[in-house]
Amino acid sequence: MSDSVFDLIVIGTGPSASTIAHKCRSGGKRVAVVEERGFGGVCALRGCNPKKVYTNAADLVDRVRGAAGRLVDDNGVTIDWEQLLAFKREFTQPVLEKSEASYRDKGIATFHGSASFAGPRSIAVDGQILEAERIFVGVGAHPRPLEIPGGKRAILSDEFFELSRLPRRVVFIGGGYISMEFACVAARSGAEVTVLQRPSQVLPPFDPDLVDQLVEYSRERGVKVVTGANVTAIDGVGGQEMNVMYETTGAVHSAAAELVVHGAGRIPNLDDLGLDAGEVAFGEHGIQVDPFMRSVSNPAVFAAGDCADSGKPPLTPTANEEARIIVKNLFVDEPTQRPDYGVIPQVAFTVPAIAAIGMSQAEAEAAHDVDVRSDDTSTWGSVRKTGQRCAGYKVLIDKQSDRILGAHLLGPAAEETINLFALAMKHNLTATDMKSTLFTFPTFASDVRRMV
Ligand SMILES: Cc1cc2nc3c(=O)[nH]c(=O)nc-3n(C[C@H](O)[C@H](O)[C@H](O)COP(=O)(O)OP(=O)(O)OC[C@H]3O[C@@H](n4cnc5c(N)ncnc54)[C@H](O)[C@@H]3O)c2cc1C
Ligand SMILES: NC(=O)c1ccc[n+]([C@@H]2O[C@H](COP(=O)([O-])OP(=O)(O)OC[C@H]3O[C@@H](n4cnc5c(N)ncnc54)[C@H](O)[C@@H]3O)[C@@H](O)[C@H]2O)c1
Repeated sequence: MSDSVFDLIVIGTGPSASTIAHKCRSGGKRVAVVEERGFGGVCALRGCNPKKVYTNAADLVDRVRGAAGRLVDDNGVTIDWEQLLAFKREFTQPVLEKSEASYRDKGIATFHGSASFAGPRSIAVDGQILEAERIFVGVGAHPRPLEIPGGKRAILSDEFFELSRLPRRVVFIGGGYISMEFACVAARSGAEVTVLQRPSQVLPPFDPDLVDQLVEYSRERGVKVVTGANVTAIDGVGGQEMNVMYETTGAVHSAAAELVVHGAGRIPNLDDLGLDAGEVAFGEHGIQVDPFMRSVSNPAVFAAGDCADSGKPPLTPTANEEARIIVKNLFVDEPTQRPDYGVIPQVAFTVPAIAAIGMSQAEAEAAHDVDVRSDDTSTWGSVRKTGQRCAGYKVLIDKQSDRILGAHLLGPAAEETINLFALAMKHNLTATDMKSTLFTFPTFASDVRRMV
C-alpha cells in the first residue's frame, strides 16, 4: 500500500480531530493527520487551557483582595506577568512536545503544513498529494479580519498569551468572551482597561441583569465598558501610544492605549482549504453539514468543531460531542448517529465567572408561564464567607411542568454549579427534584436548593 493512501485523512489536531484520529486508528484504520502549526490545536495551546491559567491568576488576586482584612492580610498580592507566562508554558509546552509523538506511536502518519483539497478525496500538503476514502476537517477558527484602518495594530488572542509584560493602558475591541475574560485578567494585573463593544450588551449569551452586575463590579476594578461603540480605526504606532477611534450614536471618540487587543469575533478557518476543489459546500458559518456531521455536498467529507456549520456554539464540549458521533458515522454506508448536545452550558471565565444554560428570560417568557426566581446573592453566607461581593442568579421554572427552562449564575463557583443544572435539565429533573436532593454543606451547590 502506498504511503500516500489512507482510509482517513484528518485535518487539524484540535479536540475534534484528535478524538477522531485516535479512535479510528484504534479501530484499525490507516490514518493520516495534517497540522499547519504545532500539534495540539487551539483549545490546548491557544484557547481554553492556557486561558484558564490566566483567569485563575486573576480570580486568585481578586479573592485575596476581596478577603483582605477578614480572611487574610493583603500584602499587595499581584500578578507577575513573566511568571504567569512561564507557568502557562508548563501546560502548553508538553503538548507541543508530545502530541505529535502520541499520534506516531499509535501508527498514525503525521504531516506538517497547510492542507488543502486537491479533489473530492485528496489533500495537498507540503508538495504531496494524499488520498483517502474519508476526509475529516477539524480546522477550527481564526479571528475575523479587522477591516478598519490600522486594524493590524491590534494583537490577537494568540499573541496576548505570549506577552512578557502588560502595558498600562489596554483597549479591547469587541466585548465577547475573549475580551471580557482577558479584560478581567489585565485589570487584576494593574492595567487600565477599556472594552469597546458594538452591541448594547457585553457577553451577549448571558443574562443581561447578571452581566450588568458583573460590569459594575468590573468597573470598580479598572475595566471601563463602553457598549454601542463601533470601532472604526486604530491610529498610531503599535507598541507606542495608539488611539482607538470609535463611534457611539452621533459622536466620535478615541481611547488611548499602548496595547490594543482584537476580541471582535472568530470565523471558520476555511480560506486556504480549497473547498471548491473538494466539492465541499460552505458558507460564512462554516462547512455545511447534515445532521450526521457529513458534508452536504461530498459524502466522503465530515466536519466538526469551530469550522462546521452545526448551528451550535463553537466550544470544546460541542466539538467533542460531534467527534464522538463522527467516529460512528465515518465508515458506515448510511450514517445514523446525530450529536446529542442536550442543553449546552456556557461559561465566561470572567472574575467572577458568569454561566448560563437553556433559555434566556425573554425566550422563556415568550413561550411559557414562568416562575422567575432571581436574587443578588452577594449577601448570602456562602459568598460572604469567601470575602467576595459579586454574585447573583436567575432560574426560570415552567409553572406547569416544574421543569427548569434556564439557569443563569454569577459568582464564585458559577462555572462548576452550572453543571448541576446541566445534569438536571438533560435528564428532565424538576425543580422539586433538585430541591429535594441533599448536597454537601456549606457549599455553593447547596445554594441551588434555595434557587429553585
Ligand atoms: C482564547 C480562547 C479561549 C477559549 N476558551 C474556551 C473555553 O474556556 N471553553 C470552551 O469550551 N471553548 C473555548 N474556546 C473555544 C475552543 O478553543 C474551540 O471551540 C475548540 O478548540 C474547537 O476545537 P476544534 O476541534 O474545532 O479545533 P481547534 O482546537 O480549533 O484546532 C484546529 C486546528 O486545525 C489547524 N488547522 C487549521 N487550518 C489548517 C489547515 N489548512 N491544515 C492543517 N491544519 C490546519 C489549526 O492549526 C489548529 O491546530 C476558546 C477559544 C479561544 C480562541
Ligand atoms: N469561556 C469560553 O467558553 C470561551 C472563551 C473564549 C472564546 N470562546 C469561543 O470563541 C468564540 C470567539 O470569541 P470572541 O470573544 O472572539 O467573539 P464573540 O463572538 O464572543 O464576541 C465578539 C464581540 O465583538 C463585537 N464586535 C465585532 N466587531 C466589533 C467592532 N468593530 N467594534 C466593537 N465591537 C465589535 C461583536 O458584536 C461581538 O459581540 C466565542 O463565541 C466562543 O464560542 C469561548
